[in-house]
Amino acid sequence: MTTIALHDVAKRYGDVTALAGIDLEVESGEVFGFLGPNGAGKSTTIDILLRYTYPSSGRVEVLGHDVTSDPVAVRERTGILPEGYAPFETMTGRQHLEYAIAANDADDDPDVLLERVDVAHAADRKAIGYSKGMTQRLGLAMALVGEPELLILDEPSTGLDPHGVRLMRQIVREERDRGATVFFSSHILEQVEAVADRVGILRQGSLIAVDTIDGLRSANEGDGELVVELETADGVRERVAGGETAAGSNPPAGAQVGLEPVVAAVDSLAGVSAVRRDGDALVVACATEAKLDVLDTIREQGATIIDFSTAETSLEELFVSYTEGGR
Ligand SMILES: Nc1ncnc2c1ncn2[C@@H]1O[C@H](COP(=O)(O)OP(=O)(O)OP(=O)(O)O)[C@@H](O)[C@H]1O
Repeated sequence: MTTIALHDVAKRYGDVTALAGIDLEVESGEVFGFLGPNGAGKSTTIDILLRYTYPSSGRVEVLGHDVTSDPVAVRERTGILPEGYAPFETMTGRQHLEYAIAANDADDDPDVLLERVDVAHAADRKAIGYSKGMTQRLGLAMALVGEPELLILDEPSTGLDPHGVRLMRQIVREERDRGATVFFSSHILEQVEAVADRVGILRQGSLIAVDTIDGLRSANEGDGELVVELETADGVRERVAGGETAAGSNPPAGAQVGLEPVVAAVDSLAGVSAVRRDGDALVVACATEAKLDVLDTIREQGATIIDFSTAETSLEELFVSYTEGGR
């Protein structure tokens, strides 16, 4: 059964296209990680799923309801941890849960929920005085009230310490095990990998990949990381300015050429998906068969290679390779 279905959903704010028309289906009982860099459109999508905002075009169904015409039916069955959850000024942690339990007509025990997110020790304190991580835990407890069929968590790990991050993951798994669907956004692939059955990667308002993490990795198969340590950029500049470049182009003496031409030349090679500078090293994401070409090109550009090493694509690199060059 499908819990979330987006059909060609677009959202524009004036000149800004926050979502460019996305299609997505999330199945019941799935943990779905929604990934993307800052400004990619994650919160906008979540706001549309809950009809906090209208899509400019497209159709959105959640738990079998058309969100535009029937938002209340969706919200009643959905636990929500909004981005930047903020508690009420006057209420204690326990009172927040009592309020949410009454509003949802649920029969949860507030103390059990506070215990579950490890904030029971502060149950009688005003929640406005909670730390960032405690507030986030309280927000999660509020989302869990009434055993919702769907949990929508916007950047749930924000402000959490490593124990909190682990607890969040554990709770997501427990919720999935009792049959809930979990849809959560993040820009940290490592956090998503540990719990998500599938991930969707959003970039500049477009969904550019939907797959398991293993699937994403094999789609990038062959792409590893080549780290090439070079003599300093100044060293390159001096040699190139002195006409020692082996590239055949003879820049005039005194030309200010740094590593940029080297980066550009490597970036234009077949099999290279990304190049970035890390101090005086170039970090090149490329297919195995392109590695020799990369080293040759760097030399041809007049740079001196001090050392190089290769590594498998890290999760961070995987994320960057999907999302580089834009929001
Ligand atoms: N109310 C608004 N008015 C104008 N532009 C908006 C509004 N809300 C979002 N946007 C724009 O839409 C784009 C997507 O924003 P959104 O908040 O959905 O990104 P995000 O992926 O959640 O980012 P982050 O990881 O930083 O939270 C951005 O360019 C943002 O500036």
